[in-house]
Amino acid sequence: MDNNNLNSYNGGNGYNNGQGGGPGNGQGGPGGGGQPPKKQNLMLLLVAALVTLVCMSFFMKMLSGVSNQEITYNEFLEKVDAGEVESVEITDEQINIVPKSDAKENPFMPAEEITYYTGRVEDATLISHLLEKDVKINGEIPDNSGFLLSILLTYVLPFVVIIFLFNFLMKKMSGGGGPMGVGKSNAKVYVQKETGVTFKDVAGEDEAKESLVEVVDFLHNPGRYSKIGAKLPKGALLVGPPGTGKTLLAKAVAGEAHVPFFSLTGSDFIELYVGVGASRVRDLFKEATKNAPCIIFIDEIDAIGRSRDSKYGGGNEEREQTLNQLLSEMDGFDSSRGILILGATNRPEILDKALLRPGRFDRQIIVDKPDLKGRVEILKVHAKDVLMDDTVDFDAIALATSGAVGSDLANMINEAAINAVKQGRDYVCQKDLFEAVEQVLVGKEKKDRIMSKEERRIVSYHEVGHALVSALQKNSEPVQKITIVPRTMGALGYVMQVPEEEKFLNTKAELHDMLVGLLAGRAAEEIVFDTVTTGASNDIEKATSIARAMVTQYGMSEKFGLIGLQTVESQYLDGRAVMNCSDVTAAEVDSEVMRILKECYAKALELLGGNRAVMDKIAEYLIEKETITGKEFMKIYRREKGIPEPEETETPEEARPRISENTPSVTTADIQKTQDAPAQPQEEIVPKPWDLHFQQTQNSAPAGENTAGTQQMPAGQQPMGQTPASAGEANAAPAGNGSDRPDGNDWWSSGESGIPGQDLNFFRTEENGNGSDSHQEGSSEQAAGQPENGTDAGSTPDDGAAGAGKPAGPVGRFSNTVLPPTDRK
Ligand SMILES: Nc1ncnc2c1ncn2[C@@H]1O[C@H](COP(=O)(O)OP(=O)(O)OP(=O)(O)O)[C@@H](O)[C@H]1O
Ligand SMILES: [Zn+2]
Repeated sequence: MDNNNLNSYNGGNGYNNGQGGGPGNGQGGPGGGGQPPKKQNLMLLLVAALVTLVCMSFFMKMLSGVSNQEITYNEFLEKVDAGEVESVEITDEQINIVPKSDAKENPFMPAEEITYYTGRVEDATLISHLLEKDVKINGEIPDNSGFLLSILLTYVLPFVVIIFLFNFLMKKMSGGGGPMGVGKSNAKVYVQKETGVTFKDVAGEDEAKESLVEVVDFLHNPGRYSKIGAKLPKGALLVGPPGTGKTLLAKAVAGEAHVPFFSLTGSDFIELYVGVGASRVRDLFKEATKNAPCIIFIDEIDAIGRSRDSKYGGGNEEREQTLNQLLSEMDGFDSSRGILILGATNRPEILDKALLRPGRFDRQIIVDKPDLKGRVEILKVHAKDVLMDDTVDFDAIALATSGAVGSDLANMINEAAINAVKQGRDYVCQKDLFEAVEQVLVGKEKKDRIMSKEERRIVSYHEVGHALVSALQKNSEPVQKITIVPRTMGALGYVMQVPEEEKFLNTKAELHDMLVGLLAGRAAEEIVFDTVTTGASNDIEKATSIARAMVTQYGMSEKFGLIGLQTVESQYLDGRAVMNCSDVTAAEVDSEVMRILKECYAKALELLGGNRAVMDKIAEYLIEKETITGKEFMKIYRREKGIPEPEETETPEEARPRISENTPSVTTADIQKTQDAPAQPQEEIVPKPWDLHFQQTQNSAPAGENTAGTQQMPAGQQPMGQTPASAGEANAAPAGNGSDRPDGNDWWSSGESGIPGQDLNFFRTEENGNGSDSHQEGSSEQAAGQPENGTDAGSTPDDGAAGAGKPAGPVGRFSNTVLPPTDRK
């Protein structure tokens, strides 16, 4: 997960990695050692051929059995004269001579039999001469069978062997059939008669499932649709961030429809040879037609479906051919036979437009990150086979993991189970789950790292700075945990904040407070130690990206107004944003971002400066305990500020229903709920919601969702733009808060908190105003926002409660929300 709400004291970049962390590139280029497998295979082939030839010639020699030496005609006559010749064979061209053998010398080791031959010359007296010397003479009887055999052995056999070997190797290389194995589809390998996965195995993602249910019906009764004249959809494209269950959904469709499932990845098509991909596509469709009705699933379809436009790295001939083939096959096949093509991708924006037009992938199904309710469901699905005790509360976990996708959650459950086993327990408890969440977010505890006393003090003040500022501001999320135990992922300490509710929108005031919170760590260092350290690098990075997004994407800067200066590319992957303005404007954006950051830092300094005593107390406590809960933190905070402890009056039931109520889509009803939610509880029983929340961790979350739904409107921007600055500032005043909020209630209704009231109104207006437009923004923000929120483990719900008591109510939210680039998947 990329998102977290943690304000981590970033030891990684700072203390430890500072040195020696050179760029460190250079080595390790791709393909350092070893040859590519295909080259190796060719080499192997050559060697095999050579060995065969050598063997053959040796074999031939063995066949002939004797060594044969050439001699001159004179030598031949001399041998005859000397009586050394046993017999001769006279052929057309030559005379073969067999000498008399003296085998008696060594009966056990017969000497090698040597024969001779010589050219035949015109010599009329030869025969009589030979007869005279008693040499046996043989004439030549042409032996065709031997000749044929020798031709076979010498020329044909090696070729047969070579061709056989070649074929065998090619088959190995491509893993398919076909004349040379090249071009045969690999799909067969992946075909599954029954996937065994059903929609029940896919949690959350209700909208995606809904669209796919129709598809299943097409597969079940293709006839019904074609009878009435309806054309069946040929394909659907599943689009979404990694790990949200696209593959799982495709399998579920096949499983529900009880049809064979051909699955392969885009890159399976691409081979070394041009044209192979195309022939594989052809083959795949042929195979699928035979097996219809069936589903063809092409995962990571961007590997072949990439736009032919060179902007996205088009221009690869093989890929283009493959794509063209796919396009024409999709045009060509008869959908009434019940073949459905499902594609999955994280990068729909780079796909070729031709692929997306109706008649090919006519439907795009968005499989987005799950919302709170979705996460709870996913956790339940994966917990089915895990033994859990009564303490387990999935709502709390889901609330703390906003931004997490299905695969993250599955992983967390598994980690928790492993944790439980490690500790010798038979059941997984809530603590295991929270630990797993933290493990995924910030790594494991690094107990063996020993920090000096001074460093611990610095880290401690840094983290308390974050937490305190969030408590002093109205728009921050409650602190759940503060720790100065280093983690393996580089943090020397962090503050965890769990939102009370899932957020899909952030107001300008919230972003402002978030920035102040992020910079408060550094501010605390400066105030207390009169110097600064490298530990704030991560905070600064996050703050900068939020501030930049405010200026360039959210239209939250008065200087620039509502102009979009950045566009987000690949929103489902890293959410990278690219500036699309002139250099001059970019420079101005930089200075505006700087101005915002400076202002927020000044605010942080002011807030902490006015609460030095509180900060000292909490930091001291933290140094002693190393990890403190939000509850403990708020207790000290209230004590020091003279704020009475809120009463604990909660009915978990109240909070819980909310969760189930949540609906993903934004409706007027939702909006109203949202409005109501904050208003009701807070005014009447202010502490309730928060406390509940904290105690149970779970409850409060649901409410949030509603709000979120409502919030989706980007509209927030408008009002924010006007009020934000002032609101934020107003909030900032710590002193005011303290006094004003003796009881948590006030802040909601009071002008101080002002924001709540404003927000509601503003949401309403917004929704009315531009529901549709906002949607997009909402979603993008959401993406960003979720991650951050996700951090908190929610172990100490009380803090949240404290939030209520506090001036600003919800405490800090440092990193959460809108972090544009990194947070989004
Ligand atoms: N909605 C979900 N419900 C239940 N489990 C899920 C869900 N989403 C993901 N998972 C879990 O995560 C695993 C990975 O999901 P899957 O392979 O379907 O992701 P994907 O969206 O195809 O990712 P990629 O884009 O990286 O291919 C699944 O095997 C499943 O265990
Ligand atoms: Zn920090």
